[in-house]
Amino acid sequence: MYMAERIRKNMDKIPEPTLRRLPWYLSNVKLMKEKGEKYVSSTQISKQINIDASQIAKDLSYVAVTGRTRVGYEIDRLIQVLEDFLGFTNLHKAYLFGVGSLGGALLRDSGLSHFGLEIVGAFDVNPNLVGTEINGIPIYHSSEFESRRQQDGVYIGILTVPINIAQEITDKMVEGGICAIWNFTPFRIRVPEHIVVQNTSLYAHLAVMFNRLNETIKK
Ligand SMILES: NC(=O)c1ccc[n+]([C@@H]2O[C@H](COP(=O)([O-])OP(=O)(O)OC[C@H]3O[C@@H](n4cnc5c(N)ncnc54)[C@H](O)[C@@H]3O)[C@@H](O)[C@H]2O)c1
Repeated sequence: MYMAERIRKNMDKIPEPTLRRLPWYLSNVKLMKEKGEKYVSSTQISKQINIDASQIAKDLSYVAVTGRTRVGYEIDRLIQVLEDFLGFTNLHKAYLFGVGSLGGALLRDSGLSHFGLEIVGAFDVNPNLVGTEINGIPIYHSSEFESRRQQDGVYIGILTVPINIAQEITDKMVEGGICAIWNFTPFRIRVPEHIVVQNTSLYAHLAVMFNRLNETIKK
């Protein structure tokens, strides 16, 4: 079986919690490399991020790397395999819809490209924004989306428009050929089955933090 085929096969089965933990391992392993380490064990990673070592070994077995007894994983190889597997080594082009306070902040975030996401264009209707650029990313009028998408070959859309037009813009994206939507609006957008949707909320994490904080203060 070819490598790509094997990875795709594993990818079908890989549990979502594992996928969410892998970038975390990657960041920590990179940190250890910076400190001059050549090898890292699941026990060492476990100490850094407080996840069970056996869980880490299990998660890493999905990316087809196995550690050697006692020495652990070779750091350079682990980083390379994780980056390839997570798709962080090739940049995935994306468009952003709605250059407001959140959309603008995402355009300014240069960290996204380290995780394989390259925003190549943004769309808005505000005449003060259309025709300008942020962080070198051009802002176009929303009506230009369909014609631009074909020539740019973009399949990912980031949704940061006001909630009341979230579904309308989603429909427009899907009709125009977008296949994956990173939805920051609190609206549960409806899409055809083959479209990938990831809902992200900073506020959900805040609720967890406040709740845990209250428990700590009470003790
Ligand atoms: N997930 C999170 O953690 C999180 C955090 C902040 C905001 N949000 C959500 O993100 C969205 C944007 O919030 P904000 O504070 O940046 O709002 P905002 O009002 O600052 O920005 C919205 C932008 O959308 C633009 N817009 C309006 N109609 C449009 C159209 N047809 N096509 C393209 N762009 C259009 C507006 O001109 C504006 O620039 C909201 O739905 C908000 O609830 C989510």
